[in-house]
Amino acid sequence: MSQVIITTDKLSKSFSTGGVQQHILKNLDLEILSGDFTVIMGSSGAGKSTLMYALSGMDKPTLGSVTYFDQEIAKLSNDKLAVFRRLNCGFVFQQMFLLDNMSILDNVIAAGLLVSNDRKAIAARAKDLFAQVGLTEMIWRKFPSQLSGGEAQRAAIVRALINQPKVVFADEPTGALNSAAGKVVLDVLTDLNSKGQSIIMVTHDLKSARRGNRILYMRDGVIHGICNLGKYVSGDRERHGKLQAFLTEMGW
Ligand SMILES: Nc1ncnc2c1ncn2[C@@H]1O[C@H](COP(=O)(O)OP(=O)(O)OP(=O)(O)O)[C@@H](O)[C@H]1O
Repeated sequence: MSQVIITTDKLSKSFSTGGVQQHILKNLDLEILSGDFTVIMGSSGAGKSTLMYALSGMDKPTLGSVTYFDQEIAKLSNDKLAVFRRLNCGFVFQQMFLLDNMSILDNVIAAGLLVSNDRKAIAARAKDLFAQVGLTEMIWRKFPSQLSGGEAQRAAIVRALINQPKVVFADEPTGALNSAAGKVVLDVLTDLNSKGQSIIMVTHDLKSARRGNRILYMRDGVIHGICNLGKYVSGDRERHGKLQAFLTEMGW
């Protein structure tokens, strides 16, 4: 049995805009398991990104709770929550947020130095991770503006991994990439997951979703359905059919 990393209990999130309350997440009960590649799908506006922000402690619930092991994160002060995020969560978003005035290596080291003072060990780990995602020294010596979209996204993955997070959160990580570059990024994420890294990814893309072993479908602020696909195997047509049938049933 896999260990539960994150539990939500009646997680609710509302926003007030111009005096009007919008209830985005509604009493959502969910468990995220260690080692899973969890994919969150659903129509636009269903609350996928809002759920990711709540799960990663980037935003606090309006009601209900998000618990990592036995730590309810909304109870942490903002400073402690920031430390918690650095230690436990890695982020790979569509806009990559690499700092323009630093080399790729220095970007990753800067993220590592938020958690440890051991620059030498951080640099060694960064180089190891660059090798794992297929970025050569010629690439990691460059500045962000000198990279292709796919290279920058792989650099962002390395940065997300530098502090050995329990969970990597990816929001449409291939959304801005062409299909070849997107495939490389998905291969990297799949490979990391096969080595035990827990991943939670939001996507609208079927090819991306296929990489997950557990697909959550959101509709109108709740988990409308869950599809267990098993671990990804390339070229598995049955898996493709199963996912498509599930999404059709969900009204995707
Ligand atoms: N900070 C905010 N303030 C007000 N409303 C917000 C805020 N963040 C999100 N919303 C609203 O919450 C709803 C859900 O947004 P969310 O980004 O979670 O949807 P999504 O499922 O990720 O959509 P998409 O697939 O289009 O990215 C939207 O109606 C959005 O306008």
